[in-house]
Amino acid sequence: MFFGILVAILSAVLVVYVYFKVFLYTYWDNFNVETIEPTFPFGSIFKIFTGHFSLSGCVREFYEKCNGKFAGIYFVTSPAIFIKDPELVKLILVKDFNSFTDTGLYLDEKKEPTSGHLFRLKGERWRTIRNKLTPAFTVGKLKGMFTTITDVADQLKIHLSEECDGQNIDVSDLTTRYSADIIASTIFGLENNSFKDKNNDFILMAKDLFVSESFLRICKGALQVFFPTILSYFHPETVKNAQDKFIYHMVKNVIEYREKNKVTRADLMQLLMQLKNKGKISDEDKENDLSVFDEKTNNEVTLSLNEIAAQAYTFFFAGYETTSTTLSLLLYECAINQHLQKNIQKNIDEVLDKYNGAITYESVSEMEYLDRAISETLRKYPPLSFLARVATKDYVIPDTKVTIKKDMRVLICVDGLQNDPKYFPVPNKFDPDRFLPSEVSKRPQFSYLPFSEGPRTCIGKRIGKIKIAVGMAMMLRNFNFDICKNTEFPIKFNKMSFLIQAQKPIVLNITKRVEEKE
Ligand code: HEM
Repeated sequence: MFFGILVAILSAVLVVYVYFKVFLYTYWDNFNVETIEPTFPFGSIFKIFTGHFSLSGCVREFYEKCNGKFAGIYFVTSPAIFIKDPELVKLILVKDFNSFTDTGLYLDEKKEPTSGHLFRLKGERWRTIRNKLTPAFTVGKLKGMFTTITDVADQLKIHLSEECDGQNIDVSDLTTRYSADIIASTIFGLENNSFKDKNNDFILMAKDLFVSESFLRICKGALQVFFPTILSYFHPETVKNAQDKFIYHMVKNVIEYREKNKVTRADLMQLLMQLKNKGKISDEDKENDLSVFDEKTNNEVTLSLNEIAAQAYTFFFAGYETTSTTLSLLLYECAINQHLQKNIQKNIDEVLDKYNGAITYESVSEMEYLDRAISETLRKYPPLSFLARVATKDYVIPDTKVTIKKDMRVLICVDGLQNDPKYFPVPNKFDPDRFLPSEVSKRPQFSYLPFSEGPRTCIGKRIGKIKIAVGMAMMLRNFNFDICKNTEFPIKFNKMSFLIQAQKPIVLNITKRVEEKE
């Protein structure tokens, strides 16, 4: 009996195996396209399910294995395409963007209201919301929020002076607190000080969102990219999570409080409130007009509370870990290479001496070497290591007979391109001078994509870079960072993480600079 069942199961598996091999995993062979060998039954993303890698690791493997300009892959059974060549990347992200407008991530605004944010929105709806949000990220608006950022940097400086001088400190924790406080302040208008109040609700929620990369979360992340429709069948409560609810209620409370008490503040929430009440963000020439309490003045479509919460959620999600990781990795590079640290400090000192020590939008914008060091950190360690698109119509790859069919997924490996010796010789070497204009012009533009490119490029690029630059200027102006017995060298990364993440805390020794500058 038992033997009979076993034979029946094995036969069924064999039939399915043959079916996969002969009928499903031959799609790309039919078009003579190089293929990343699929493994039964999960195709080219097998290693996610065996717990070897997150999706980021799989995409990096596609980059290493792909010999030509692109390669066919299989998401379990669905054919998809991996793009390696920077010229083809340019077509997909920019020139032929109209055929690849969507990211193809899970989206169900009814069941999960916070899923209706820019990252996931599709087609016309994405375009409308993107157009409405873009004025919130201009230089003018950023300048208006600048002191909100420097206030947090001041708190960081006080914390380092009072509690960290001469100590071995977990800088990953330090930079996540800095990043979370800026987000709390610039997006939600909350004046947290998580250097002092170490366990405030906001920092606990933020850490929980990123720290615990459980196997289930990795699978959910993979489903969001590969099989978003499967997620739609779950009951809403299984999809919604505690962070969504936390953010929704925070947004609701802040808006209600401000509207009731007629409070205005120079932050993104105030601009989002303009979208809720007026349907648009006030013009650049009325820069200081953050009020939202006058009536709707035109026929602009306003955003609902759910829509506002969704955007606030993604600003938080997209800006928190990306900036804090970049900061901690740049501090790490400074600690292992004191020459680099001295060069950045020289640049910061020279500029700040001209501005009487004041960290302003203008002074930070003049720190060119620091800017190059930040660009190099984003090259060596891109926080988002791959980009995803879905074809919105059939698209023939130029000069080939290969069609990317409507609804087919497209992947681009940022990490692979930026660490390819063809474009960045000796990629492991940290060298800010790769970003001197003369060097930049030597390589293809689309080999460097930390913020992506084209209409869907990162909307928060400016604010992200400024947060990092202000934090670095404040820290390196006043402190030295050095390796200590607890520094892991060479650094190892968490293979199960979706975003780049060091496996262990980055611990560095922090000392006040002897010739401290005010
Ligand atoms: C070092 C910091 C950051 C990095 C490296 C980064 C990187 C990226 C990348 C690679 C994308 C994907 C674009 C694509 O699919 O083509 C993206 C999109 C996005 N980022 Fe950022 N980001 C950073 C900071 C921020 C900040 C601070 C915010 C908000 C305040 C933000 C908001 C967004 C949003 C809303 C999108 C979706 C844009 C769209 O689809 O229209 N990011 N970011």
